[in-house]
This record gives sequence, structure tokens and C-alpha cells, in this order.
Amino acid sequence: MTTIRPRRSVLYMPGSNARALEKAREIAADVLILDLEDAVAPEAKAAAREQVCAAVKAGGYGRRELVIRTNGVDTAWFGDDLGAAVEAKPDAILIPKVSAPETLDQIGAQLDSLKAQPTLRVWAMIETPLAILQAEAIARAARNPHSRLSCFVMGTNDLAKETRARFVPGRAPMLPWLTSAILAARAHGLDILDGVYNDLKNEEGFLAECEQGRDLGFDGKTLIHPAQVATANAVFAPDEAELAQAQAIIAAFALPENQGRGAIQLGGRMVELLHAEMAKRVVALSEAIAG
Ligand SMILES: CC(C)(COP(=O)(O)OP(=O)(O)OC[C@H]1O[C@@H](n2cnc3c(N)ncnc32)[C@H](O)[C@@H]1OP(=O)(O)O)[C@@H](O)C(=O)NCCC(=O)NCCSC(=O)C[C@H](O)C(=O)O
Ligand SMILES: [Mg+2]
Repeated sequence: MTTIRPRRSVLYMPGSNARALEKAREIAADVLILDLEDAVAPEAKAAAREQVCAAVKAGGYGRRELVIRTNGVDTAWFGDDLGAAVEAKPDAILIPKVSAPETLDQIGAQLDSLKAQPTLRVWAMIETPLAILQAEAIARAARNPHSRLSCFVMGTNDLAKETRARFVPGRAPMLPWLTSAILAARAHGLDILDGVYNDLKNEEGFLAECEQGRDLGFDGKTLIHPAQVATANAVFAPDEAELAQAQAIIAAFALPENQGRGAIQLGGRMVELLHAEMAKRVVALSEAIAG
């Protein structure tokens, strides 16, 4: 099994906010997205880029993954963002508003010519109607030889803007888009993160949306405020009962009498080898979280 990196809580912070960049060294998020795009006003772009790259180079973020979100590929800022990000050496760069697989091929080539470190990954925001319609083709770009694509990030605010869909409890208008993106990501071995929840003071609504995202299959949730981190960490981690069940399944298949069997009965339920594979992932995720 490939190494699992927990991505339960993925906190955006405006690259122009020095206080937030500093504070983030103490926040228990699995991933930090240092934003140069929508959270930064046009007149603050250059200063934000400098500040974000200096923060990444300075380090001190422990085991948190660091991701720089550039401006869009068709903006005047993109070239400078990409060059500076490559120099700063984050874990990944997040490209907003990806709508076609060719964009990722071009970025892969640009990163090669900038001699980006081999471990640098590319994450893609799925947040336009075209991206939803072409989600499978975009995810398939991960299979190209020079591709660094490893994760999809849902941009539900931009999707709402572009489609005029409304945010309603349960997210019925968006469910087909969310599930299409999840299928596309999983078909090509990508991680995928749920969109943000804007209603900062609505703890109950946020919890429900985290649980829904987990049940749909997302690996974690993107967040906009440190107060959302603890809930996302709890919801997207296996709980005690799930871990105990996973360990029991692995132990049952290891028994001599179950060798060579594809399906067994455990606690009144049918359990197959595929459940043992799922159980191993649960245990590996728990171990990675325990760290
Ligand atoms: C939403 C906010 C503007 C609220 O800010 P504020 O009113 O200052 O909040 P608080 O007073 O409650 O802040 C308390 C302290 O916490 C720090 N803080 C706040 N937010 C963050 C953060 N995201 N990361 C790190 N630290 C944070 C404050 O600095 C305060 O610290 P202190 O001074 O010590 O008390 C603000 O939360 C915010 O800017 N959030 C992020 C906004 C953002 O990044 N938006 C872009 C990404 S969302 C998106 O675009 C998704 C996608 O593209 C889509 O289309 O859906
Ligand atoms: Mg967006």
C-alpha cells in the first residue's frame, strides 16, 4: 500500500495576511494552503507572493503539508507565481480554475523546464462547469509521464457563482458535481478534498457538511478559519469503533482456518477480502494520524 498522508483539515489563508501565516505554525491542520488567488486583492499580489514564499522557505510548519495556490494560468501573475513557488519548494502547488487536461500537461512541462524538485506535486481546483463536465479527462492527465497531478480540490464557491446554484443544507444542487469529481479522482488514483463552508458561526451546519463530505468519500475538507480545524480532524479520522472493527477484520483473515477463504462471517456480517483491504487502509490512516 502507498504511504497515506492525512488530509483531514486543509486550511486556506490569505497570502497577504502575515499574522495568519505566522499563526499557522501552531494550528493543528494537516495541510495549509497559502493563497495568492482569490483571498488576495490585485494590488497586494506581489507582496503576498514574496511573503508566502519567504514563509515556506523559513519553514517551522512541522509535518503540515504546505501548498501554494497560484493565480489562474491565464492571469498576468501566473508566471511569477509559478517561478517563485518552485524556488520556495512547497509540497504542492494548487492551480485554480483548471478546466481542461491540457492545462495540466502545460504546467507539467513548465515545471520540468523550471527544474522543479521531483517531489513537487500539482493539485487542481475543480470549480468551473467545464471542469465538472471534463472531470474524468482532467483526472486522467495524472497518468501522463510528466504529470505531477495528485489531488483534486473542490471549489464550491466558484461553482455556485458560475452555475447560480444555491447553498442549501444537504447540498442537493451540487451532489451530482461532487460525486462526478470523486469518481473521476478515484478512477485515476487521486486524492480529493471537499469545498469550504462559509458560514463561520454555524457549527452544527459545518459538522453536518463535514460528515456528508466524509460519507461521500472525500479525504478531507478545505477550511477558511482555524476554528473549523478540530471538527474536520475528528470527522475525517477513523473513530475508535471503526479502528477496532478494522483490526478485527485483519485478525480474522489471519487465522489459520480462514487461509484461502475469500469471504467469512464476523459478528453476524459477511466480510470479504476487499473489506480486509479497506481495513488495512483504515489502520494505516490511523497510524499516519498518530504520526
Ligand atoms: C474569514 C476571515 C476573513 C475572518 O477573519 P477574521 O474576522 O480576522 O477572523 P477572526 O477574528 O475570528 O480571527 C481570529 C484569529 O484567527 C486568525 N485567522 C483567521 N483566519 C485564519 C486563517 N484562515 N488562517 C490562519 N489564521 C487565521 C486571525 O488572524 C486571528 O488571529 P489573531 O490576530 O491572533 O487573533 C478569515 O478567516 C480568512 O481570511 N479566511 C481565509 C479566507 C480565504 O483564504 N479565502 C480564500 C479561500 S476559499 C476559496 O476561495 C475556495 C474556492 O476557491 C472556491 O471557489 O470555493
Ligand atoms: Mg475558487
